[in-house]
Amino acid sequence: MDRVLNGKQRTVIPGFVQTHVHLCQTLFRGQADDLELLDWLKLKIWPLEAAHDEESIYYSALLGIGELIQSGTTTIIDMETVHHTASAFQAIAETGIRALSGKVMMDMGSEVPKGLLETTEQSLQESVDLLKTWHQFDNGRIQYAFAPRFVLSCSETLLLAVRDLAQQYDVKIHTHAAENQEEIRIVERERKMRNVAYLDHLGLASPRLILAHSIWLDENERSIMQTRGVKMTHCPGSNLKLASGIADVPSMLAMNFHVGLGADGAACNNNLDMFNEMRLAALIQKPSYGPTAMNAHTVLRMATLGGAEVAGLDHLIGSIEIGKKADFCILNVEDFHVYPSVEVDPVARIVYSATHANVETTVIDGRVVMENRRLTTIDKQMVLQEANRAIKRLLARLP
Ligand SMILES: Nc1nc2[nH]cnc2c(=O)[nH]1
Repeated sequence: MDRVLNGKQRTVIPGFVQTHVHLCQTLFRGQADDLELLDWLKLKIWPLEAAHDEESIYYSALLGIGELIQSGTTTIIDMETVHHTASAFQAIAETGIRALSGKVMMDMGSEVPKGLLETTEQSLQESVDLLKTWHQFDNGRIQYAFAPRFVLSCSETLLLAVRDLAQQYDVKIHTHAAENQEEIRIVERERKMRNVAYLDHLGLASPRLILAHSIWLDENERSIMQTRGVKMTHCPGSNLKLASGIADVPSMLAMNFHVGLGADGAACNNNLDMFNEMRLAALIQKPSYGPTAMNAHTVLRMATLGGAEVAGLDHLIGSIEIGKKADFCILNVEDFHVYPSVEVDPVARIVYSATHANVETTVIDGRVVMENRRLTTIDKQMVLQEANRAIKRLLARLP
């Protein structure tokens, strides 16, 4: 049945598309602050991921999706951990969020805890099993994406198989690359090539490849990404918090890259709020490129249609148009922090002044998932309570 939502004195925008999120890490919010990437992974994130169980993954996902819907995100490209990914898909299915997701793949790494290390065969088999169950679920709202974690945790055999399987099933490959200087030094030492050059050497660089972070690229790697049509996800909040660096997004946009925005995980951000990411994406480039670089219109496009292009869904989402899916948010911008409203660019108002608190109603695939700030598919009090119980259990399991 058709529904009419009242948009009087409201601003309607396309739902945000976050192109890099880890729902499995939402429970780790506040457990891994003030570390650089490799220490953050080895000391905190991998042991916590190894401690996860089916139920904790489910509540981690619900906690993350609740925050995402409340702050206007309607689509995510998500990377789970090694085990229990079906629980995350279950949460995605129940809550109504649009998602490309996949289990993380890790078949090597001397410092990876035993519970996370898998054989190449297990990693591929489990990924394909999940793909067969979840890809195109609910009329395509859910899609599978292969998720080799990063070169340091993936054998060449695994990466080559992922290349072929992604082609066979026509799905995306979502991975981290060139995020941290120590990471790229180790990749170069072990694989004799720079990070993105190596992925290209293996034949992975293509329009189906989505690279999160891509901070430390040389000219050759940028040119590889441009000529192969590789997609990029900018994660300004995470890149600053992990002290990874600042991606040269203005140059990438000038080279016509498809660039999306993502909060990454709550363990390194520590929020999943696209308003934070938009504001940071704009502000961090200005000291180097001047005040007009990354203006509000460029950033809002990146947060919506740009993300849809990265996900390969720009024919369906990312803008409000006849023929596209009903994925949008209604913003109430009648508040102190966004006033006055006279002769103010409405886009600048959203990017520079608005916050998650301005999102009043969120609709995904025509389904109202939040109305007047009330979530319709998630029991908030129950999820908050279960999230605390779950992280307590995981912390008690740490070595
Ligand atoms: N930000 C981030 N970078 C990574 N590189 C490898 N794994 C991860 C992860 O979980 N988060």
